[in-house]
Amino acid sequence: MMTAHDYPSAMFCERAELDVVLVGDSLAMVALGYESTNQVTLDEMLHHCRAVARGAKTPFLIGDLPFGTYETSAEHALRSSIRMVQDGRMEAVKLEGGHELAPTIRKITSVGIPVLAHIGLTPQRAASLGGFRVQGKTADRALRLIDDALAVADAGAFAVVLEAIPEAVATEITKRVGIPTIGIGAGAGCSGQVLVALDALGVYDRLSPKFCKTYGEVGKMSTDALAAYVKDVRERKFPESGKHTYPMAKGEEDKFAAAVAKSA
Ligand SMILES: Nc1nc(=O)c2c([nH]1)NC[C@@H]1CN(c3ccc(C(=O)N[C@@H](CCC(=O)O)C(=O)O)cc3)CN21
Ligand SMILES: CC(C)C(=O)C(=O)O
Ligand SMILES: [Mg+2]
Repeated sequence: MMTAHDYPSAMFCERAELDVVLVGDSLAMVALGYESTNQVTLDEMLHHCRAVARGAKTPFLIGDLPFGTYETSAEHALRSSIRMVQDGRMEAVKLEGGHELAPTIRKITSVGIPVLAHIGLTPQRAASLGGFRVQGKTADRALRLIDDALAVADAGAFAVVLEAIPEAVATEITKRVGIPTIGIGAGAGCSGQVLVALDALGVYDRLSPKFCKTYGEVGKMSTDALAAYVKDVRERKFPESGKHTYPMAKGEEDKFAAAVAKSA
Protein backbone atom coordinates (compact mmCIF):
# COMPACT_ATOMS: atom_id res chain seq x y z
CA MET A 1 0.00 0.00 0.00
CA MET A 2 1.17 3.52 -0.79
CA THR A 3 -0.42 6.91 -0.30
CA ALA A 4 -1.20 9.09 -3.29
CA HIS A 5 -2.70 12.57 -3.33
CA ASP A 6 -3.15 13.61 -6.95
CA TYR A 7 -3.46 12.33 -10.52
CA PRO A 8 0.26 11.80 -11.24
CA SER A 9 1.08 10.15 -7.90
CA ALA A 10 -1.91 7.84 -8.46
CA MET A 11 -0.68 6.99 -11.98
CA PHE A 12 2.76 6.13 -10.59
CA CYS A 13 1.08 3.78 -8.08
CA GLU A 14 -0.95 2.17 -10.85
CA ARG A 15 2.11 1.62 -13.04
CA ALA A 16 4.18 0.31 -10.11
CA GLU A 17 1.40 -2.23 -9.46
CA LEU A 18 0.52 -1.19 -5.90
CA ASP A 19 -2.28 -3.37 -4.52
CA VAL A 20 -3.83 -0.59 -2.47
CA VAL A 21 -3.71 3.20 -2.69
CA LEU A 22 -4.58 5.32 0.33
CA VAL A 23 -5.48 8.97 -0.03
CA GLY A 24 -4.01 9.77 3.38
CA ASP A 25 -4.77 12.92 5.33
CA SER A 26 -0.96 13.27 5.44
CA LEU A 27 -1.57 15.12 2.17
CA ALA A 28 -2.44 18.06 4.45
CA MET A 29 1.26 18.28 5.28
CA VAL A 30 3.01 16.87 2.21
CA ALA A 31 0.78 18.28 -0.55
CA LEU A 32 -0.83 21.35 1.03
CA GLY A 33 1.84 22.56 3.44
CA TYR A 34 -0.33 22.59 6.57
CA GLU A 35 1.40 22.22 9.94
CA SER A 36 -0.63 19.14 10.88
CA THR A 37 -3.12 16.72 9.38
CA ASN A 38 -5.94 18.17 11.49
CA GLN A 39 -6.38 21.25 9.31
CA VAL A 40 -7.55 19.44 6.19
CA THR A 41 -11.33 19.36 5.57
CA LEU A 42 -13.50 16.64 4.06
CA ASP A 43 -14.11 18.81 0.98
CA GLU A 44 -10.37 19.25 0.46
CA MET A 45 -9.85 15.50 0.87
CA LEU A 46 -12.60 14.75 -1.65
CA HIS A 47 -10.97 17.01 -4.24
CA HIS A 48 -7.77 14.93 -3.92
CA CYS A 49 -9.65 11.62 -3.78
CA ARG A 50 -11.34 12.30 -7.12
CA ALA A 51 -7.99 13.09 -8.75
CA VAL A 52 -6.48 9.86 -7.37
CA ALA A 53 -9.49 7.85 -8.57
CA ARG A 54 -8.90 9.20 -12.09
CA GLY A 55 -5.22 8.19 -11.98
CA ALA A 56 -5.39 4.77 -10.30
CA LYS A 57 -7.89 2.34 -11.83
CA THR A 58 -6.53 -1.02 -10.67
CA PRO A 59 -5.51 -0.61 -7.00
CA PHE A 60 -8.10 -0.77 -4.20
CA LEU A 61 -8.80 2.84 -3.17
CA ILE A 62 -9.10 3.95 0.45
CA GLY A 63 -9.87 7.47 1.64
CA ASP A 64 -8.68 8.73 5.04
CA LEU A 65 -11.52 10.32 7.01
CA PRO A 66 -10.04 13.63 8.18
CA PHE A 67 -10.16 14.91 11.77
CA GLY A 68 -13.61 16.07 12.84
CA THR A 69 -15.62 14.07 10.30
CA TYR A 70 -16.27 10.83 12.23
CA GLU A 71 -15.74 11.35 15.98
CA THR A 72 -18.98 12.99 17.11
CA SER A 73 -21.35 10.15 16.22
CA ALA A 74 -21.59 6.96 14.21
CA GLU A 75 -24.19 8.69 12.01
CA HIS A 76 -21.84 11.57 11.23
CA ALA A 77 -19.11 9.03 10.45
CA LEU A 78 -21.44 7.18 8.10
CA ARG A 79 -22.41 10.41 6.32
CA SER A 80 -18.73 11.31 5.86
CA SER A 81 -18.00 7.79 4.63
CA ILE A 82 -20.81 7.94 2.08
CA ARG A 83 -19.35 11.19 0.76
CA MET A 84 -15.94 9.49 0.45
CA VAL A 85 -17.52 6.80 -1.72
CA GLN A 86 -20.01 8.93 -3.67
CA ASP A 87 -18.15 12.23 -4.14
CA GLY A 88 -14.59 10.99 -3.62
CA ARG A 89 -14.86 7.81 -5.71
CA MET A 90 -13.19 5.77 -2.93
CA GLU A 91 -13.97 2.11 -2.25
CA ALA A 92 -13.25 2.12 1.49
CA VAL A 93 -12.52 4.56 4.32
CA LYS A 94 -9.89 4.70 7.05
CA LEU A 95 -10.29 6.15 10.54
CA GLU A 96 -7.96 6.52 13.51
CA GLY A 97 -8.83 4.85 16.79
CA GLY A 98 -9.34 1.60 18.68
CA HIS A 99 -12.08 0.07 20.83
CA GLU A 100 -13.83 3.44 21.36
CA LEU A 101 -14.64 3.49 17.63
CA ALA A 102 -16.07 -0.04 17.47
CA PRO A 103 -19.72 1.16 17.23
CA THR A 104 -18.69 3.60 14.45
CA ILE A 105 -16.92 0.84 12.50
CA ARG A 106 -20.04 -1.37 12.93
CA LYS A 107 -22.26 1.42 11.58
CA ILE A 108 -20.13 2.17 8.50
CA THR A 109 -19.55 -1.48 7.59
CA SER A 110 -23.25 -2.33 8.11
CA VAL A 111 -24.11 -0.54 4.86
CA GLY A 112 -21.28 -2.13 2.89
CA ILE A 113 -18.49 0.44 3.16
CA PRO A 114 -15.27 -1.36 4.11
CA VAL A 115 -13.34 0.22 6.99
CA LEU A 116 -9.58 0.20 7.54
CA ALA A 117 -8.76 0.97 11.19
CA HIS A 118 -5.55 2.72 12.33
CA ILE A 119 -4.01 2.30 15.79
CA GLY A 120 -0.69 3.03 17.51
CA LEU A 121 0.61 6.47 16.53
CA THR A 122 -2.59 8.14 15.40
CA PRO A 123 -1.41 11.52 14.05
CA GLN A 124 -4.82 13.19 14.45
CA ARG A 125 -4.35 12.69 18.22
CA ALA A 126 -0.70 13.81 18.27
CA ALA A 127 -1.43 16.54 20.84
CA SER A 128 -2.59 14.02 23.44
CA LEU A 129 0.15 11.54 22.51
CA GLY A 130 2.82 14.17 23.20
CA GLY A 131 3.69 14.52 19.52
CA PHE A 132 4.61 11.95 16.90
CA ARG A 133 5.80 9.37 19.48
CA VAL A 134 6.26 5.63 19.23
CA GLN A 135 3.32 3.88 20.98
CA GLY A 136 3.05 0.63 22.94
CA LYS A 137 6.59 0.62 24.33
CA THR A 138 5.58 -0.79 27.74
CA ALA A 139 4.02 -4.23 28.29
CA ASP A 140 0.88 -2.59 29.66
CA ARG A 141 0.48 -0.26 26.65
CA ALA A 142 1.27 -3.08 24.24
CA LEU A 143 -1.52 -5.21 25.71
CA ARG A 144 -3.93 -2.30 25.25
CA LEU A 145 -2.93 -2.11 21.59
CA ILE A 146 -3.70 -5.83 21.18
CA ASP A 147 -7.14 -5.21 22.73
CA ASP A 148 -7.72 -2.30 20.34
CA ALA A 149 -6.75 -4.42 17.32
CA LEU A 150 -9.09 -7.21 18.43
CA ALA A 151 -11.90 -4.70 19.05
CA VAL A 152 -11.68 -3.07 15.60
CA ALA A 153 -11.47 -6.50 13.95
CA ASP A 154 -14.51 -7.69 15.90
CA ALA A 155 -16.38 -4.52 14.85
CA GLY A 156 -15.81 -5.42 11.18
CA ALA A 157 -12.68 -3.57 10.07
CA PHE A 158 -11.22 -5.44 7.07
CA ALA A 159 -7.63 -4.58 8.07
CA VAL A 160 -5.77 -2.39 10.55
CA VAL A 161 -2.87 0.04 10.13
CA LEU A 162 -0.25 -0.29 12.88
CA GLU A 163 1.78 2.93 13.03
CA ALA A 164 5.02 3.42 14.98
CA ILE A 165 4.84 0.53 17.44
CA PRO A 166 7.60 -1.89 18.43
CA GLU A 167 8.22 -4.74 16.00
CA ALA A 168 7.49 -7.42 18.62
CA VAL A 169 4.11 -5.87 19.43
CA ALA A 170 3.09 -5.60 15.75
CA THR A 171 4.15 -9.19 15.11
CA GLU A 172 2.05 -10.41 18.05
CA ILE A 173 -0.99 -8.38 16.91
CA THR A 174 -0.63 -9.81 13.41
CA LYS A 175 -0.63 -13.37 14.81
CA ARG A 176 -3.62 -12.75 17.06
CA VAL A 177 -5.96 -10.57 15.01
CA GLY A 178 -7.93 -12.29 12.27
CA ILE A 179 -7.49 -9.50 9.70
CA PRO A 180 -4.44 -8.21 7.75
CA THR A 181 -2.21 -5.68 9.49
CA ILE A 182 -0.60 -2.88 7.46
CA GLY A 183 2.56 -1.56 9.09
CA ILE A 184 4.18 1.86 8.98
CA GLY A 185 7.04 1.83 11.46
CA ALA A 186 5.87 -1.53 12.82
CA GLY A 187 8.29 -3.99 11.23
CA ALA A 188 8.16 -6.80 8.68
CA GLY A 189 5.96 -9.00 10.89
CA CYS A 190 2.90 -7.15 9.57
CA SER A 191 0.84 -8.55 6.69
CA GLY A 192 1.57 -5.52 4.48
CA GLN A 193 3.28 -2.14 4.52
CA VAL A 194 2.34 1.47 3.76
CA LEU A 195 4.44 4.60 3.27
CA VAL A 196 3.65 8.16 2.28
CA ALA A 197 4.54 8.47 -1.42
CA LEU A 198 6.32 11.81 -1.12
CA ASP A 199 8.48 10.33 1.67
CA ALA A 200 9.35 7.23 -0.40
CA LEU A 201 10.11 9.48 -3.38
CA GLY A 202 12.38 11.78 -1.39
CA VAL A 203 10.26 14.89 -1.88
CA TYR A 204 9.01 15.79 1.60
CA ASP A 205 11.88 16.56 3.97
CA ARG A 206 10.25 18.45 6.85
CA LEU A 207 9.75 15.22 8.83
CA SER A 208 12.09 12.25 8.89
CA PRO A 209 10.57 9.40 10.89
CA LYS A 210 12.96 6.49 11.45
CA PHE A 211 10.55 4.21 9.58
CA CYS A 212 10.88 6.08 6.26
CA LYS A 213 12.99 4.67 3.48
CA THR A 214 13.75 6.84 0.46
CA TYR A 215 13.44 4.95 -2.82
CA GLY A 216 14.18 7.90 -5.07
CA GLU A 217 15.56 11.43 -5.02
CA VAL A 218 12.63 13.01 -6.80
CA GLY A 219 12.85 16.20 -4.75
CA LYS A 220 16.47 16.78 -5.76
CA MET A 221 15.79 15.74 -9.36
CA SER A 222 12.90 18.21 -9.56
CA THR A 223 14.93 21.10 -8.13
CA ASP A 224 17.89 20.32 -10.39
CA ALA A 225 15.64 20.09 -13.45
CA LEU A 226 13.96 23.43 -12.72
CA ALA A 227 17.34 25.08 -12.03
CA ALA A 228 18.62 23.78 -15.40
CA TYR A 229 15.56 25.31 -17.09
CA VAL A 230 16.16 28.67 -15.40
CA LYS A 231 19.81 28.61 -16.49
CA ASP A 232 18.90 27.72 -20.11
CA VAL A 233 16.30 30.48 -20.35
CA ARG A 234 18.64 33.11 -18.88
CA GLU A 235 21.41 32.03 -21.30
CA ARG A 236 18.90 31.85 -24.20
CA LYS A 237 19.75 28.18 -24.81
CA PHE A 238 16.06 27.36 -24.58
CA PRO A 239 13.95 27.35 -26.68
CA GLU A 240 16.06 26.19 -29.67
CA SER A 241 15.01 27.53 -33.05
CA GLY A 242 13.38 24.80 -35.13
CA LYS A 243 13.44 22.25 -32.32
CA HIS A 244 10.99 23.98 -29.98
CA THR A 245 9.47 26.53 -32.40
CA TYR A 246 6.89 26.59 -35.21
CA PRO A 247 7.49 27.70 -38.83
CA MET A 248 4.97 29.81 -40.74
CA ALA A 249 2.96 28.18 -43.53
CA LYS A 250 4.83 27.49 -46.81
CA GLY A 251 5.65 30.72 -48.70
CA GLU A 252 4.13 32.93 -46.00
CA GLU A 253 7.43 33.98 -44.48
CA ASP A 254 8.47 35.95 -47.59
CA LYS A 255 5.00 37.52 -47.86
CA PHE A 256 5.13 38.42 -44.19
CA ALA A 257 8.59 40.02 -44.53
CA ALA A 258 7.38 42.07 -47.50
CA ALA A 259 4.23 43.16 -45.70
CA VAL A 260 6.22 44.14 -42.61
CA ALA A 261 8.70 46.14 -44.71
CA LYS A 262 5.79 47.99 -46.39
CA SER A 263 3.97 48.82 -43.17
CA ALA A 264 7.11 49.96 -41.31
N1 LIG B 1 5.43 13.09 5.34
C1 LIG B 1 4.75 12.43 6.29
N2 LIG B 1 5.03 11.14 6.53
C2 LIG B 1 4.36 10.47 7.49
O1 LIG B 1 4.63 9.25 7.67
C3 LIG B 1 3.35 11.14 8.21
C4 LIG B 1 3.10 12.50 7.92
N3 LIG B 1 3.82 13.12 6.97
N4 LIG B 1 2.16 13.22 8.57
C5 LIG B 1 1.24 12.53 9.42
C6 LIG B 1 1.91 11.45 10.13
C7 LIG B 1 2.96 11.92 11.10
N5 LIG B 1 3.86 10.82 11.13
C8 LIG B 1 5.05 10.79 11.85
C9 LIG B 1 5.87 11.89 11.93
C10 LIG B 1 7.05 11.87 12.64
C11 LIG B 1 7.44 10.72 13.30
C12 LIG B 1 8.72 10.71 14.07
O2 LIG B 1 9.59 11.49 13.81
N6 LIG B 1 8.87 9.78 15.01
C13 LIG B 1 10.07 9.63 15.80
C14 LIG B 1 9.73 8.79 17.01
C15 LIG B 1 10.12 9.45 18.28
C16 LIG B 1 9.96 8.51 19.46
O3 LIG B 1 8.84 8.37 19.97
O4 LIG B 1 10.96 7.88 19.82
C17 LIG B 1 11.16 8.90 15.01
O5 LIG B 1 12.32 9.06 15.36
O6 LIG B 1 10.84 8.15 14.07
C18 LIG B 1 6.61 9.60 13.24
C19 LIG B 1 5.43 9.63 12.49
C20 LIG B 1 3.44 9.80 10.22
N7 LIG B 1 2.63 10.52 9.24
C1 LIG C 1 0.54 6.89 6.68
C2 LIG C 1 -0.89 6.53 6.52
C3 LIG C 1 -1.25 5.32 7.28
C4 LIG C 1 -1.81 7.69 6.80
O1 LIG C 1 -2.68 7.64 7.63
C5 LIG C 1 -1.66 8.91 6.00
O2 LIG C 1 -0.85 8.96 5.06
O3 LIG C 1 -2.39 9.87 6.28
MG1 LIG D 1 -3.72 9.48 7.90
